[in-house]
Amino acid sequence: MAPVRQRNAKGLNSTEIGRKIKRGNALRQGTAWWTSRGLTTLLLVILCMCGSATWLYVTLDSDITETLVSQRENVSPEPRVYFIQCSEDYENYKRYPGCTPQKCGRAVADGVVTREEAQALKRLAERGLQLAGSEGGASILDLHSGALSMGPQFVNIYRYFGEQIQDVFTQEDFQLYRDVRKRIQTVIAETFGLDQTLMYLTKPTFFSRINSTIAKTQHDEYWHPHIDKVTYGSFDYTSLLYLSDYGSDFTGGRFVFMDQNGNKTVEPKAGRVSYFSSGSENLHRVEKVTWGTRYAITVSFTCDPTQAIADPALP
Ligand SMILES: O=C(O)CCC(=O)C(=O)O
Ligand SMILES: [Fe+2]
Repeated sequence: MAPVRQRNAKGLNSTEIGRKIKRGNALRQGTAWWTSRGLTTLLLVILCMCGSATWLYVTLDSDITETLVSQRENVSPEPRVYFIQCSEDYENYKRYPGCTPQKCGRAVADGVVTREEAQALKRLAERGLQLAGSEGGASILDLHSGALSMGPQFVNIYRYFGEQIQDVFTQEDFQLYRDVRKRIQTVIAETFGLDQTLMYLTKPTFFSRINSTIAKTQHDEYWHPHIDKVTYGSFDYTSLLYLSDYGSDFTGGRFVFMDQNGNKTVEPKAGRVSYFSSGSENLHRVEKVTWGTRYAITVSFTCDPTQAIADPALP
């Protein structure tokens, strides 16, 4: 007699049920495999797209970026000068013959300030900035007004630290700042054919310390393109004295002139003075610092005697 197979409610016997279970498992495994393969492919596509975008950005950016002066070069004894047409910005201001830019451009000089002087000024900046400093990567110390970054805002070092500031800065520090400022003023006057007695130091004039810490406030966002005459008003000539070396003290942090036909960079170097007319013919920015610490001083000049400030001095 043939064995009687047990049948369930739907009328399926155990062999059929087994086959169904196997088919179900196979189907589920197939779906999981497709899902994970689909995800991997999607991830690969996204990665490729990001990679291509980065490659395109870097290639295009380096294609349109020219190094005006590299860190390795030594531009001495004469400055390297690039004249360009002046913008119309100066027409909106009173003209001061012998000073208001008629020749515009940018220049770099390595023979105006020695590396030793730059190192001494860097130590001054370090001492001052270690009293406080921003938490977000960009700190300034303005010896004229006394402004020093402290967390998200600024304090006046002369008021905040009182007499104690004499333990931080010496008369020699301020003398060095004055000497260097005068030499920078002379080279700017020679380059642009000005009467240096008609140029005046103006504010703000400050030490800057930049590292790669993420910005916490707007004051830390030093990298935005800008025009000094628009940002600061009184500036007619801007100079930057670099106190540390691009490539060994820090990476990133090059100075970039943003011309219509491409970017032109100046690589900072201790003792290097980079100077330019402050109007929109010299739109510029600073690249983000990616590693290390970058020190510089912004020393700015005006032609307007009402905007003149005295050299910084100990109280
Ligand atoms: O530090 C620099 O290289 C540039 C700073 C600057 O653009 C400025 O102070 O206006
Ligand atoms: Fe600037």
